[in-house]
Amino acid sequence: MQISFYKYQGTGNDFIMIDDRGQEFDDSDLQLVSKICDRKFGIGADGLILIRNHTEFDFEMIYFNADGSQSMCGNGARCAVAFSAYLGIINEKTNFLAIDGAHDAILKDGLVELLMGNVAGIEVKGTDSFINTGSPHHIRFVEDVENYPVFDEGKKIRYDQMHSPAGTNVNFVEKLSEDEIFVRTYERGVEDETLSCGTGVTAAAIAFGRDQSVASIKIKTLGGQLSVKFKASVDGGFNEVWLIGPAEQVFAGKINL
Ligand SMILES: N[C@@H](CCC[C@H](N)C(=O)O)C(=O)O
Repeated sequence: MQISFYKYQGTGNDFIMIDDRGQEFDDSDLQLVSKICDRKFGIGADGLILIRNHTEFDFEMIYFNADGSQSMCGNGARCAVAFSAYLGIINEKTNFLAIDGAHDAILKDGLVELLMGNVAGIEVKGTDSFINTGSPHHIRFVEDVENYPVFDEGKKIRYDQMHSPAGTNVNFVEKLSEDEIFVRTYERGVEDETLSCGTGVTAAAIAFGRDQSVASIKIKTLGGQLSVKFKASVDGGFNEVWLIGPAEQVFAGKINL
């Protein structure tokens, strides 16, 4: 049996997208997910996304990391919005369901603007911080992030006992100016550095702009430019958190099942 797939990338975070409104893909077959995402034995991607029908939402996004584990994916969600528009499921605006709940999104000026979930607060861990933006993120500010050993240091923190048993994604952040940061991320579930991580840059932007009541932060990643806007709430949390950036279809093909 063959099924169609599309490949999308959002600032270099790449995803295999499957229109699964017919629910033909066996979402319990995690070995299949990781085989399809394998860069040598499969198509190769940081994650796989199924687009399914939902009675109360425009669509549901089912996201898997490359190893078959599940969490919220910000760049993947932006790509899922672009793919759903390509499929004709939505136009410029949408309200869809992901693992962490409902999300609004807008397609504007060639970019996807994604409303993230509200963020409860920041947990301070020594000089680092920890923020959950739908997925867990450890944030460390460093100098010269371009030359930082992201894989080795990221892996250590990802498996550190303080984040056990779930583990965490790890973001290394350099301040470039008053409103711009450069972020590199070690991703749980990919078990490597990715070129960009949407929930990660969102967490990094919040850690960076935490003292502002309304913030608009530009983010440089190895895969391109993103921006994050948010408002601080009186209870120490953050709301109206928007992740904004490009999402592009790069490939289409068939998978042999
Ligand atoms: N690349 C993603 C994050 C995907 C989930 C993460 N790897 C986890 O397991 O927590 C993004 O763009 O947010």
